[in-house]
Amino acid sequence: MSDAVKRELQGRVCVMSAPVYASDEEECVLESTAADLGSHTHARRLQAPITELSVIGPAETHTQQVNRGERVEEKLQVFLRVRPLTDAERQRGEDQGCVCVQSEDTLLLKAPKDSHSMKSAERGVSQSVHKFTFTRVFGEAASQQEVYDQVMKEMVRDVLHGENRLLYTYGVTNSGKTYTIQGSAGEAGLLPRALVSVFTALAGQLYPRADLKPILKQEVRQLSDAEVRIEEDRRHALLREEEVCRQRGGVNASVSWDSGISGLSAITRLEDSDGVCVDIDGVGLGDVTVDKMLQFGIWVSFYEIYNEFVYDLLEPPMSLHTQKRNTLRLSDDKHGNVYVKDLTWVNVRSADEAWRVLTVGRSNQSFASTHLNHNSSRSHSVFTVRVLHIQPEGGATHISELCVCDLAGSERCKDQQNGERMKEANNINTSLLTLGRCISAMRHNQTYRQRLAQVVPFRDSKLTRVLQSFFSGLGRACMMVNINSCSSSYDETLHALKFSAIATQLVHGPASKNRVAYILSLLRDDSAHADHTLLEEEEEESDEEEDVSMFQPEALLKAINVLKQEVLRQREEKDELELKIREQVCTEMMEVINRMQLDFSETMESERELMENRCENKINNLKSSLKKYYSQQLEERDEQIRELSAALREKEGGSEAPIFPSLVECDGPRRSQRIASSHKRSSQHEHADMEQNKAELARVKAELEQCRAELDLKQTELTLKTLDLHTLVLKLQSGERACCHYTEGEKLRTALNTADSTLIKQDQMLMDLHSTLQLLKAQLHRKDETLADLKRPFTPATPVTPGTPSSCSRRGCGVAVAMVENQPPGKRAFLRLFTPSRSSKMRAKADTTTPYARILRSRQPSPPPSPALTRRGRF
Ligand SMILES: Nc1ncnc2c1ncn2[C@@H]1O[C@H](COP(=O)(O)OP(=O)(O)OP(=O)(O)O)[C@@H](O)[C@H]1O
Repeated sequence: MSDAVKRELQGRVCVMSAPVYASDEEECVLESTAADLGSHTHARRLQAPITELSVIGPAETHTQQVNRGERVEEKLQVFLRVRPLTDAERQRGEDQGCVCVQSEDTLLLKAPKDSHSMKSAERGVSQSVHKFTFTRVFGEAASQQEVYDQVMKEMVRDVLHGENRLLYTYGVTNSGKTYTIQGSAGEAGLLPRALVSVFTALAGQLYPRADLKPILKQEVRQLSDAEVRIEEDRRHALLREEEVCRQRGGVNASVSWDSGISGLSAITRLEDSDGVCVDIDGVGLGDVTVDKMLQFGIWVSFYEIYNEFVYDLLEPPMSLHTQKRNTLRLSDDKHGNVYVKDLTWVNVRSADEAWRVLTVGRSNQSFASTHLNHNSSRSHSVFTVRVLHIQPEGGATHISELCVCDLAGSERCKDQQNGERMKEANNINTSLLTLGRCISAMRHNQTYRQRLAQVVPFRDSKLTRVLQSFFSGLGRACMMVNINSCSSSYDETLHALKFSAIATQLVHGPASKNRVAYILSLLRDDSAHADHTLLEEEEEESDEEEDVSMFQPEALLKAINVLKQEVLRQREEKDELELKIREQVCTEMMEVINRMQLDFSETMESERELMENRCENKINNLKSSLKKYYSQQLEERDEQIRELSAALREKEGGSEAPIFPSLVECDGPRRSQRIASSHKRSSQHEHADMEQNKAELARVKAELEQCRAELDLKQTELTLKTLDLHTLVLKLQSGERACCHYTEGEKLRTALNTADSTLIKQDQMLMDLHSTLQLLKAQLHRKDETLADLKRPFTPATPVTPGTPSSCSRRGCGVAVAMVENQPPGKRAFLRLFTPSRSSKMRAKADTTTPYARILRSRQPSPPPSPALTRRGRF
């Protein structure tokens, strides 16, 4: 570990014992893996704070063999190789020390400052430093030979012992995958070295004829002479093609080695200007021993998976103009193993021939220049070496296989400007993602054996289908992860490493029958019961292809029933799984919601406290500023008062005594205090007054209550007395009526009425007479005037003296009055009729004086009416 890294780790890194994955939305593979780790990991991830370092690697590091009961399982080997930076990359400033090989099996990744990971780390959602553990880490200085020794040698040995092995490279584009597999002008890669190793180990034991050919996945077919000739022709054609291409300079033949086997040329013809040879001692397999009784036939094939289509790289294009190629189909053999149908297999007799065949295939492979790699593989290429272990004298032949798969590099689609490149990148990423899902599901099934097994989605992509058998127990896989230390591709590199870290946790399980194989075996068993001989024929015929029409209808029906039951069982399993998932999701959601609720209430509480503190601070500030303001105001006022007092004193002629001593005195109490004390005094007075008024009010209220009680008493008495009076009046009236009834009152009343009517008549007559008299008086007056006019010329005018009758302006009237006064008494009674006032007065006097009149008057409630009305009302 470098000092800088050590310091960093000591300062701020917390290493966790279990793999913990950063939550990164882009990293789908990782997310699915993290979910697969189970609830305990998930819960821990939720609770534990995110540290700045994640440790990702096999749970049991340094242990390649895992004991599970009696069974010993071997872990998947995952190697890592770091490509050195080129000069151009260094000049671009790509070297920021983000990749650091810590030890033989440990690598440290530190996020460069402009990377997405660093931004995520700064946001606190992921780590900035990641530690990965692999089976072996090869640094920049590691040579091809070193890598071969560690990775490939063992595999070649196993293949020669009859086992199946797969080596596949994985990494971002331009990370050195192809370089590792095939090598360059300077150094041969793993594949040519392996080829040399194989042929070196099998020297002298090669099967000389090509009449035994591998077919399907694990079958061998005896070829006829004609077919052998065809195979030979094909081999020669390919070698010729390579020759032609090499001469044209079109073949990417950049490797040369000294095969040194089977007495062939010391230096192969696939040489370039460097002419580097493969050291035979270096590729030698040491003490590997193969059965000396056996002979070995070597067949190779080369195909690519491009945009989810399988193309045979050893087949010439159908048309030279369009370069259109046939697409191949994938098929299952009777054991359910996937193979590429109609794939070209070429029998090779030396490593040189194998390499030349591979070189021809490379010329057909899809390469393109991308912005990262001028010669980037746009497809997954699979080169397979099949070794036929041929028993002498026609014994059963066994097949082993070495499969080397150079996967296309993962890359960002958005980096591709060209539409075709983008489509390729998309397909590459999709198939790599499916590979990741398969590995993830396998690891889940291996980790949680008691639980329901997950379906491994091998069938979701062509790549995973062809690799399926190596993960299903038919062979063993080994992974080579390639990375570069460019800071610009850090995020993609991190993603690739996280994906491969999942693979490190896989173990190789025993061979397991897959579903198709199971169904086929059912059919075969059933057919065997039905017609054993027919089956044998069918088996022979089914070498090329499984045809359902070959089976008995009863067997097919049985298989359908089995399949139905299988579907039902799986449906039940899925329902169960769904239920569990739902429950789990609900529980987790509830946990999250509860946590959110808690967080929210905590936040609210803290917010409340914060707000309270703020408000209190504000109030205090306001108080102090107000206090300050008012004290300042008071001081200013006091100052003004002092100034005014001084000015007044000066104006009054400098009198000794101050006018407002209390105000002027500086040592005396402040004006505000005085005002406050005077206010206090006045308020005391007011208070006392108020108390007094209250007492007075209470007293008045009491008196009022007493008066009210007395009044009520008096009112009661008055009511009683009124009632008594009323009773008395009633009694009096009844008494009066009784009195009138038993005396002569009735008669008197009648007489009185008669008299009254007479009187009314007489009054009427008097009125008539009175008007007649007035007329007569007027006539008399006129006659008097006429007479006076007649007399006036004969009598001189005499002055009128007051008091004399002659002095009266109305002389006629005076004469009349005198005449009336001078008349005799008998005539005066008649004249009295014209003066009713005196007679009515007298009558009224007479009325009031009699007892009867008094009784009548007491019965009248209203004041006395006019004489005429009075008389009428009485009756
Ligand atoms: N270990 C190494 N030492 C020296 N040069 C290397 C090494 N690994 C890779 N290179 C060089 O880096 C360049 C890219 O390598 P290569 O083509 O193998 O990448 P790749 O991962 O196959 O890319 P792609 O996925 O795009 O095909 C090549 O020029 C190769 O020679």
